[in-house]
Amino acid sequence: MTDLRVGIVGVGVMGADHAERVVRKTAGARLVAVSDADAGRAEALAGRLSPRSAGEPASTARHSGGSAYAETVRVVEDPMDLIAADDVDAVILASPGFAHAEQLFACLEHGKPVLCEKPLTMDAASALRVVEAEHKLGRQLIQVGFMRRFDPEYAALKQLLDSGDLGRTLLLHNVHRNKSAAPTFRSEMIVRDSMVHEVDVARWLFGEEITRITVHTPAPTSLVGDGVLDPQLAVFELANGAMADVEVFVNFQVGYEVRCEAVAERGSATIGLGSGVFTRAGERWGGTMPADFRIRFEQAYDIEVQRWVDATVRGAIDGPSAWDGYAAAAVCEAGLESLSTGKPVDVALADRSKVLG
Ligand SMILES: NC(=O)c1ccc[n+]([C@@H]2O[C@H](COP(=O)([O-])OP(=O)(O)OC[C@H]3O[C@@H](n4cnc5c(N)ncnc54)[C@H](O)[C@@H]3O)[C@@H](O)[C@H]2O)c1
Ligand SMILES: O[C@H]1[C@H](O)[C@@H](O)[C@H](O)[C@@H](O)[C@H]1O
Repeated sequence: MTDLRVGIVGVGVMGADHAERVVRKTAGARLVAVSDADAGRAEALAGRLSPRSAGEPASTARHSGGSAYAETVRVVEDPMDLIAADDVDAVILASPGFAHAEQLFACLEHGKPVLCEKPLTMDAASALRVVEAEHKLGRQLIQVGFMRRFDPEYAALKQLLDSGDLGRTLLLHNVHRNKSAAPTFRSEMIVRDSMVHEVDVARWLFGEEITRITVHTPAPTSLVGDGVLDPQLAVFELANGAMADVEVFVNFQVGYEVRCEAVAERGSATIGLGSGVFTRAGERWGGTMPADFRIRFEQAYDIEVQRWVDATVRGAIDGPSAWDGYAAAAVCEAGLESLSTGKPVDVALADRSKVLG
């Protein structure tokens, strides 16, 4: 069978990471093209991933996935041309969130399956338009990059909760800390770009929609300044009466830390307690912390992309759908209102059965 020919739009931190993944680790896929608003960045990555320009024989395979090492990776100046290109079967969108809507509509127009990094779009209205446009096509082309669903620890937690062994799940306590964020990462982005992961996790683990969100803003860290409200503490209320809380702190200074504790009727389960070897020595105990999401969630991204490739070849998706992206956008939109008022805000979600028939 021929490899799925993948093009990537946006090759900053996440796009470059996905590019390496497709080239080195993903079976049945080949990276054929990249595009970025910064053409130099795209050129540099394409050069690095095209073995001949790196002085390697084309036959050299350093990946564990199985497909051939990329022959050459083409740089396409305009992302719209990459999406339309005949030699691109499927697209990974890793451009910033503000660029997603236009690029998603182009993918739908050209019938291209797309793995779109979160957030789906910047607001609920545009996200709903994406869901409706995809629905009109009659097939699911969009998968959203909520990669935690593919993380083995989260997957094991989901399986445990679904088994019913602990009884009904009542509460989720989440912690989401980044070592640091750019000064341009404003308070709104903490909701839309970071908290959106817990929004998806809560919807997924409970299998219920979030109906109300309250975002509290404790006295901010003095290490950011300039009015950025970091950390934030949010409470989600779900349709079945369950609740989830999350602390999001994107300038934690220490390292990357993501934890989730589920409290059920007959027990609780926690994931994300430690990574690496836990040592006890010299009156100290502890382990290491990953510096960022690429390390903590490497396996999740690998599984996500491999399953997306396999499903795309079958003409399907295998993960969070456009609806999931829309539902998360609707919660974040209510979260942004709560961020500015400090009050609980009801989530305005379209009726799924009316939208999707
Ligand atoms: N799932 C995850 O854990 C995860 C982690 C990091 C980032 N992300 C998501 O990935 C996306 C990219 O984030 P990042 O951290 O890599 O950002 P980044 O700033 O490092 O990279 C974005 C890249 O897109 C380019 N770009 C800007 N506008 C563009 C446009 N209109 N078309 C094409 N390229 C454009 C920029 O030049 C840059 O190279 C965001 O949606 C972000 O939320 C997801
Ligand atoms: O875009 C990133 C990414 O989604 C990470 O997984 C999250 O931890 C960060 O807070 C966010 O900025």
